[in-house]
Amino acid sequence: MNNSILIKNSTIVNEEKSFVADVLLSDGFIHKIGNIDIKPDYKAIDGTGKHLLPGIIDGQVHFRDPGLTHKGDIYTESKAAIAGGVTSFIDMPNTVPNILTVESLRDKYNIAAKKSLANYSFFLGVNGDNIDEVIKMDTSKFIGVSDDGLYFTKKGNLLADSPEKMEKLFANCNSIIAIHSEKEEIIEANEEAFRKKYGEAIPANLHPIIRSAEGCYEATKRAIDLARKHNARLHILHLTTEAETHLFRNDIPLKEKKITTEVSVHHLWFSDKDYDQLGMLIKWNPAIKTEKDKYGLLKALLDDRIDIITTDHAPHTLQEKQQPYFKSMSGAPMVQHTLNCMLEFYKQGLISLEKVVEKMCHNPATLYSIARRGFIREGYFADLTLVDLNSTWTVTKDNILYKCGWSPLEGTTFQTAIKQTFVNGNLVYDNGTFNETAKGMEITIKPN
Ligand SMILES: O=C1C[C@@H](C(=O)O)NC(=O)N1
Repeated sequence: MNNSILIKNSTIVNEEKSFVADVLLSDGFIHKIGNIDIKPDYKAIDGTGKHLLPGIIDGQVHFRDPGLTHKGDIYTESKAAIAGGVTSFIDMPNTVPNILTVESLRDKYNIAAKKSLANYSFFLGVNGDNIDEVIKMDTSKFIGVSDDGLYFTKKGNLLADSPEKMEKLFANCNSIIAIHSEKEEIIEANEEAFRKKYGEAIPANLHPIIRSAEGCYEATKRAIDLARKHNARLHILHLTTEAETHLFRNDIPLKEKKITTEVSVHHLWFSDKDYDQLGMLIKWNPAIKTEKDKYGLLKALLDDRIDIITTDHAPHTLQEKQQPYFKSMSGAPMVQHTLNCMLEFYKQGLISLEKVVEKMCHNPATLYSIARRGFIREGYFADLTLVDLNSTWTVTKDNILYKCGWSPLEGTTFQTAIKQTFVNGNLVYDNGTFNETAKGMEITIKPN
């Protein structure tokens, strides 16, 4: 058998269990899990003392390709993803051009086929201008439609500015509708009030007061009410408040949920206490909120009101970030460090390894109906990451792989390290070095 890699003796974390076994990867797939003898034509990797997880499926990234490639591009950011154990990503439509048509979506797939080291899929963008076209399409073959980062009027998001159009979308769309949920009217009123007081020099720690918890709650409640009314398939992106978590159910299996949600790791990692030190570097939309929100989100993740963890990787240059409040761009790069953050929570006793794998690997595959990925199962694609839970890793300028060259986590020492990442059976990341010969694949969706 050619192209075979045998990972010996690692602890496999998969489907609520952790157990020591060997895994044989052949021709892109997981061929066998069990007690497997080394053969001369296998490349053997000693996994003793390490943990083998399914590759992370990141349901929300902004890799900036095409059109914003001074911030990041599909090659640089997919490489950073793989060093962080992420083997598949779903990218948002707020590139230039915005991805609002099937043609632009196809162009993006073509770019990824040439440049991506990880597996990929893309949301079709939906804004106030293309709802009529979107509802005529057979979007059941798309991973989903999303308004994230798109602006339908000069200011304001689709949800806030056009409830009628939103209703039309919910009544007619046959795919997952992934919504950025903040109520723009509330934000604008807050912005005006604070502008009067501070001019342009609004301190970063007022960001969660401006993009308030109330603005999030009202928008999320409105979206859920609309989805219930029309039996639509709604996914609320990057939840940030404890109050919103109570709007979601945990009494039915994920497969049966019509309304799902996620948390992005920065909303679990940072809180409003961090604005004093990090300022605009942690300015995100929706905003990092209070300690109470942070722990409320963790609790909801553990009790299954929150279904998946995403990175919302949103790189901007340092120069674009270090501006006065209104000019400073929202978002920051996270994809290389998200698994480390979650493993750190595990080391602190806040979450089990099995739960990390459920929320970062199994559930994204289930939620987006991704075929043969997200689990360590024979016959599935060999997307895997081998981590060392007894090693340290410090985020430094030298080891940050983002094109923008910075991270809000710079200087952080994690008590775990990501050692190797396999994509479609290829060892692509190996202790700091890359094998770039094989490209990632388009993620396929399971037929209904
Ligand atoms: O929804 C978004 C978009 C993202 C970006 O920079 O594209 N940045 C954010 O902070 N939130």
